[in-house]
Amino acid sequence: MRKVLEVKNLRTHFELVEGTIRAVDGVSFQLNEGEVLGIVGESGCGKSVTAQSIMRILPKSAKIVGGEILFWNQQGAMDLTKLDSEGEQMRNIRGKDIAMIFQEPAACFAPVYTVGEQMIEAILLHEDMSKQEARRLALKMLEKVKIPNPESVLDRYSFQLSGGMLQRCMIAMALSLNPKVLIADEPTTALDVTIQAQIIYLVKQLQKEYSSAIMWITHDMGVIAQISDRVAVMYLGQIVETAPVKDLFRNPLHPYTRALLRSIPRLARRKKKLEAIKGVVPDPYNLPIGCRYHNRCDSFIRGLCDEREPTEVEVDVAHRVKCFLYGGR
Ligand SMILES: Nc1ncnc2c1ncn2[C@@H]1O[C@H](COP(=O)(O)OP(=O)(O)OP(=O)(O)O)[C@@H](O)[C@H]1O
Repeated sequence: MRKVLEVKNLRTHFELVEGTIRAVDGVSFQLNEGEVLGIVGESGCGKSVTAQSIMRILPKSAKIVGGEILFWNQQGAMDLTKLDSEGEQMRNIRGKDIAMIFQEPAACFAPVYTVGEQMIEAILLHEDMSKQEARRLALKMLEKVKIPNPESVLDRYSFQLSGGMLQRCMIAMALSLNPKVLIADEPTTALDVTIQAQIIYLVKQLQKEYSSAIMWITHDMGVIAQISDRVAVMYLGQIVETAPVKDLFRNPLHPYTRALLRSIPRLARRKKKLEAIKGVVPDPYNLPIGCRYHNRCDSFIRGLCDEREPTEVEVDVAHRVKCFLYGGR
């Protein structure tokens, strides 16, 4: 499989008056053409900041302080961290080559223009076509995401549509330029379970047709099971385990991954109690020394996990974990 995106040792920090938050702190992963990589972890572990770093849409207080984000297009590989976030090259990539969908479609659609006007504008920003052609493309995309009466939806405002419908419009807009990479940041979290399942099914269908690579961010292991080919588990700014989805569910290795799995109702075995992950996520200004998970870990080894940081080890084909239990020295 050909790589389309590779993040190498990425570090994105917030410099605030209260101190430094190492939101993303040495993250590495790759995304191959046509695959869905699920990124999972509790709130605050750095999933969104990773996505914002790739799109180069970070808040002003955040800085990429290290690492590379390699993106492959017709011209070969380029390191996105080296581009000016507001420069022409990055503006061409954003939206066209790498598109993003969010939890809140309101972040995508302004209430003062119709959905159609905004879809057409986004298309015309990147494609050399007439307004009529752009409208036809927008209409075709709304049909693809199974919007009933797409013609009339084009002329409506975002606040006149339900959350699920608007989410479909955002997916249509993101896919209209056939991006190589689609980053989905919790796009189904605000929806009820039935609509969530429909959206996941829809994205999977469209992904087959468009063969975009997808990076799907969520805190929900149930969603991960439905959508991903491969999974990266994040904890406090780092990836602690990566594996093909089946391996991760059959044989979770990192104590944090195991705890995440024990906390989902659908996958918990019958008669076994659901568990909350013990302890609290540490203060982001004062990250623990050693393994970042040690203060919550049920396999904690005193004198090791609280003193040194484990390295990542490959335990099985494409199954990597950052934990001393598997020899990560
Ligand atoms: N604009 C910001 N200013 C200061 N700190 C921020 C900002 N955005 C994120 N952070 C911090 O960066 C860290 C990573 O946050 P991030 O939003 O990436 O987590 P997440 O895993 O996406 O969580 P969630 O699922 O809640 O969105 C957290 O400690 C968070 O408090």
